[in-house]
Amino acid sequence: MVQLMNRTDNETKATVSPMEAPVREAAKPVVYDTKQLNLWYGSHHALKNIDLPIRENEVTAIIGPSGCGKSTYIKTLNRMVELVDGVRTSGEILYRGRNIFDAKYSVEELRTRVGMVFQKPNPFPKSIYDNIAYGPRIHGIKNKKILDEIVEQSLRGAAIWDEVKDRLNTNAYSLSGGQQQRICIARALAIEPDVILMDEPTSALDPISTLKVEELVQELKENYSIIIVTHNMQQAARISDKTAFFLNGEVIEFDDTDKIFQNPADQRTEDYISGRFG
Ligand SMILES: Nc1ncnc2c1ncn2[C@@H]1O[C@H](COP(=O)(O)OP(=O)(O)OP(=O)(O)O)[C@@H](O)[C@H]1O
Repeated sequence: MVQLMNRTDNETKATVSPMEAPVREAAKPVVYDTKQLNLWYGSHHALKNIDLPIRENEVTAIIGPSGCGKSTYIKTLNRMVELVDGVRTSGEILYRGRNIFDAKYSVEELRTRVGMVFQKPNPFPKSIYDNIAYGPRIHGIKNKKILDEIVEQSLRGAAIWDEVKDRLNTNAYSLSGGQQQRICIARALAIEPDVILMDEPTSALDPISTLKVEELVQELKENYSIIIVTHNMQQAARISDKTAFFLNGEVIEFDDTDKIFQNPADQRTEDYISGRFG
């Protein structure tokens, strides 16, 4: 990525006079820095030498054909992938400068900083209120007034408060799929995360619910860093700041989303985004 961007900078310098040079926004701080990450499921080499700096308050989209390692990558960021037997990794993932694979790094601590939203909405079979209060309660918050505030703030943050405020005690299963997914986003917000990982969060939703979640993602990046796996290239182009194109476990290209979709550097990226494979 850095190399790609530097090359673009150098080319810009060579061809554009200082008066015409575009004003570039200063790069935001890096939240997650992946360095030479490899991952094997048994003998299957699923992630290969991944280098990826993820920046604060940006939406980073991970795109690529089925089986290229997108889900594996985001499940590695919160160490969920370790739940699979026979997984082995090499390399580093620095979260806020600390290697998450260090023996001393607490997975529990990591997961309080990094929330996750899955492909299929997966609320607990509990009331809307209890879904949201679940995480804070686990972290020892018992005070009803504080829990009420967290529940309201989280539901507001996930743009669903107005739809559910009069039925907080009904079962979350009674909601539509799109509403359930926003409840799951609210549940992730309730633990006050720093980063939100989203694994195809709209693939099970209708177009209107998809639009709501996309708008929400745009709002959430003001306060959170978001990494989203998506099969939907229009979605990646609409909502992300950066895009990483994965193929066969490698990052083929990582750059500003506009650059990836308008002028990709690699022929394979161009072939994928123009629908020639995958
Ligand atoms: N639990 C597992 N055990 C063994 N191999 C796995 C496991 N999970 C994934 N893989 C393999 O690792 C590779 C990457 O899978 P992954 O699910 O990360 O891909 P993906 O890009 O997210 O795919 P999709 O878009 O279809 O969800 C695939 O070849 C897959 O078969």
